[in-house]
Amino acid sequence: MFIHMKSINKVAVIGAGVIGVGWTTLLLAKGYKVNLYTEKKETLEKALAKVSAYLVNLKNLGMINEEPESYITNLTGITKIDDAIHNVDFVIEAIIEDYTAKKNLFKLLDTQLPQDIIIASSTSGLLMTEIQKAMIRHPERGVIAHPWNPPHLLPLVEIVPGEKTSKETVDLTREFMEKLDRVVVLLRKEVPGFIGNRLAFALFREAVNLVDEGVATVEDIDKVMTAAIGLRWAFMGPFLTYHLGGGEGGIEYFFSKGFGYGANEWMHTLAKWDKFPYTAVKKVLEQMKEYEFIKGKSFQDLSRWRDEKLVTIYKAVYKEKCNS
Ligand SMILES: NC(=O)C1=CN([C@@H]2O[C@H](COP(=O)(O)OP(=O)(O)OC[C@H]3O[C@@H](n4cnc5c(N)ncnc54)[C@H](O)[C@@H]3O)[C@@H](O)[C@H]2O)C=CC1
Ligand SMILES: O=C(O)[C@@H](O)C(=O)[C@H](O)[C@@H](O)CO
Repeated sequence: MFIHMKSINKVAVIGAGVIGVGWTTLLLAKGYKVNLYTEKKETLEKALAKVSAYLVNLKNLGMINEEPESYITNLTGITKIDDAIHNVDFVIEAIIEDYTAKKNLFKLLDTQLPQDIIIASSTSGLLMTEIQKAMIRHPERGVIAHPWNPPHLLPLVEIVPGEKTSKETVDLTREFMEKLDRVVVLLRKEVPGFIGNRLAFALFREAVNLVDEGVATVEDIDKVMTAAIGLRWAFMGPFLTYHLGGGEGGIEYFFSKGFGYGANEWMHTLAKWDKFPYTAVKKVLEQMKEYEFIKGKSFQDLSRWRDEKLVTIYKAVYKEKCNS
């Protein structure tokens, strides 16, 4: 039998990059013990410092009640993977987006871990069915729990089972993610890129195309997103947005006579690339150097600015989940 929700209190996070640090911060903030693993000591030290900084930020933003130090006592940084996964109740993988690396890791974890320990991948779009091919003993415990960056602030987690993932694994992973106050979407069908990234990249492909076509600069395209589309999408998805866009006639009018009907005149002009053309990417990279807002700001400055904005929006949209 698998481990039951009530007994999950220590989690191993494998990978100490952007997402491993975000998962670790979230888990600590929700009262869990965390073993954070990465092989290199210097990478680990940088990651531990980032987790501390993120917890200070969460405290300043009123997202946690206790002093950051009280959460940090539940964190252990480890550079030996056998030690990191010893006596844990759940494992989150957050290593590089590469099938070979993930399959090697899942193979190792599957041979080392007791059969009742779920292994959840953070992958942005790879398929668990493919990763499970490397799991000899218990592939049924492999699942995808795809977070959104930064995981300690954006609530969505997309759960994607592979062909061999058991219903129990899905149910327990969903329960755990809901205990972490995540907004969980369970995909009914395995598809690369899942839902969020497919939507995000369909839009991003057209954004790059508009730069390539010379229609607008990267900064102006971002303004279109933040001054209109993105504002609405913070609390309404595309279907509700266009249902309202259809006026009293709703989504039916939208498609039959409204904007959705009119768009049939020009949808064929959208980019149809299946890879980003190098010439287009080159233009984007050049224009990013001229992006006024980011000039003179470090990654830390921008991350802090992003997190403050995210918390403000989160508190407005998810008021019921916030204690301040
Ligand atoms: N960065 C993002 O916005 C998001 C990323 N993800 C996914 O999360 C996973 C991690 O992404 P990031 O944290 O951005 O990557 P990252 O490159 O920032 O961190 C990767 C971590 O894995 C470690 N690592 C690299 N190769 C390894 C190997 N062969 N074995 C074990 N550890 C290894 C690195 O030391 C580092 O700690 C990826 O699958 C990514 O697609 C998911 C959501 C958002
Ligand atoms: O956008 C996010 O936060 C995530 O959904 C991602 O997966 C990352 O954007 C990136 O890894 C997309 O490939």
